Amino acid sequence: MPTLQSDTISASKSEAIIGLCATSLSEAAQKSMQNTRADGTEAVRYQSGFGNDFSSEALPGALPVAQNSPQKVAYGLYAEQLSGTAFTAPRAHNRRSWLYRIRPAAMHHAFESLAHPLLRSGPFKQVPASPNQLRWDPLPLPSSGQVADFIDGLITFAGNGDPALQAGMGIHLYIANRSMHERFFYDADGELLIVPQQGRLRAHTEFGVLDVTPGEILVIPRGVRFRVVLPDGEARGYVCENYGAQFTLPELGPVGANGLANVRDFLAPVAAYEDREGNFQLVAKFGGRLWSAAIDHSPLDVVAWHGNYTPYKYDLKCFNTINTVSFDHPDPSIFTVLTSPSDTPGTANVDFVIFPPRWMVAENTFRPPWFHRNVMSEYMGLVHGAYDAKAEGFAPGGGSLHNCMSGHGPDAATFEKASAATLLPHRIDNTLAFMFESRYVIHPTQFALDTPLLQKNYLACWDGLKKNFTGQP
Ligand SMILES: O=C(O)Cc1cc(O)ccc1O
Ligand SMILES: [Fe+2]
Repeated sequence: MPTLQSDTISASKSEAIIGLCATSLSEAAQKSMQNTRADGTEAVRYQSGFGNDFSSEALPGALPVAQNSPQKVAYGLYAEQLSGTAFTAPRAHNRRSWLYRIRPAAMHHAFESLAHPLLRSGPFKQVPASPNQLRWDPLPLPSSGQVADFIDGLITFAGNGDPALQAGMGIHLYIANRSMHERFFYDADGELLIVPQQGRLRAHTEFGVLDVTPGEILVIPRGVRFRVVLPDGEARGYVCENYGAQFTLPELGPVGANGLANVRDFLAPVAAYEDREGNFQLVAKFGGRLWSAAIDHSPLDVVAWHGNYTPYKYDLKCFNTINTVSFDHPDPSIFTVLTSPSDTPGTANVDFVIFPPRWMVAENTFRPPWFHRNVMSEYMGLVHGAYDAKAEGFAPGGGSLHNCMSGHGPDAATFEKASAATLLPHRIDNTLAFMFESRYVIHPTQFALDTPLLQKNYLACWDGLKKNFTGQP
């Protein structure tokens, strides 16, 4: 008999109160938390773990016992498998879930092409990839008069690879001011790693509901249907549309059995279904473009499910940051939260890396990120605060791109300051930057190169670096 929701926890109230990740609370503290938030709304419950074989039912007895596909499913539900990996993928990588739903996913009208000029997809051939270091100011939120939901509000800045080959990624930003009530979306081209920067998101998915706040991330697997509600009325953030292998946790090697993003801090939803009928729209991203189909019911009608292919969220405050306690600035791979591996071991299709608050204690060391060139290509974003390599110009909601082998590093002001600093233990606080780092060259889109948000003078941030060479040791 599968365990039903016995491991659910209520995770939303404590975060704000104690400034720690909610899942690090003791069991007693979790139990004492009420299920109601200050604003009176019901707190969303979750199941904890990464890639577990979860199970959940919104109605008692909806989940078949000891089999997947009984002749008749309880409550008159339909059984449907959702495969996230090939049937034959090795056990350790195999991901699939069984959904018990009011109507099968096949029930909708025919898809027709849906225009979305700013949403681009691989292969990215609009403009040549550039070796120039690029940086963008944040997208302004939609002005009054403009209305955009999470899908309308997606704007592609860059990407690589090709969804048809299941390699590479699209890098999008979103600006939205309208909740999706009658519109549903799924992405057949990739998994969506959503990094909210401003405004909360409430994702209603086939698997249940997830609330996400800036500082947390949300991952929606390829194919999972969902809609996004905006509790704050507007929202902005970043999306990595991962065309490649699903994100997984990086190996820990000599770090040991614990550390970085710990398994138990990932939260999957519990089953919650919508039994709604109306003139709705199902939008799909498939083959690099959007498609739209009329649907007369909510496709979020899954009453029970089990499996290891689920949406999840993760509070980046839970990240157990590991760094030097002696000297030198380690490679930023120590900050990898999730990795989408490619077929070459250790060489990611895309890594999701964060630069969280942390203590800096390195002795006799230039502490900020060093100057460097990298065979991997780096897109960076900033959720809040300031990034320790850039004194100015890299704003929350903005982005930067340093492509394969393009030189970059601390700006002149940062270099001067860090070279002269007294090396006392120092906490880098109130900051959260991140990087999508990929083995494939990242192509900006035409929009990204034409927008006035592109900083014309980014290169000047290194102009002030003096020639200090004296010829003397
Ligand atoms: O700012 C960057 O470019 C990202 C980065 C951070 C770091 O600590 C070391 C290397 C690196 O690429
Ligand atoms: Fe870098």
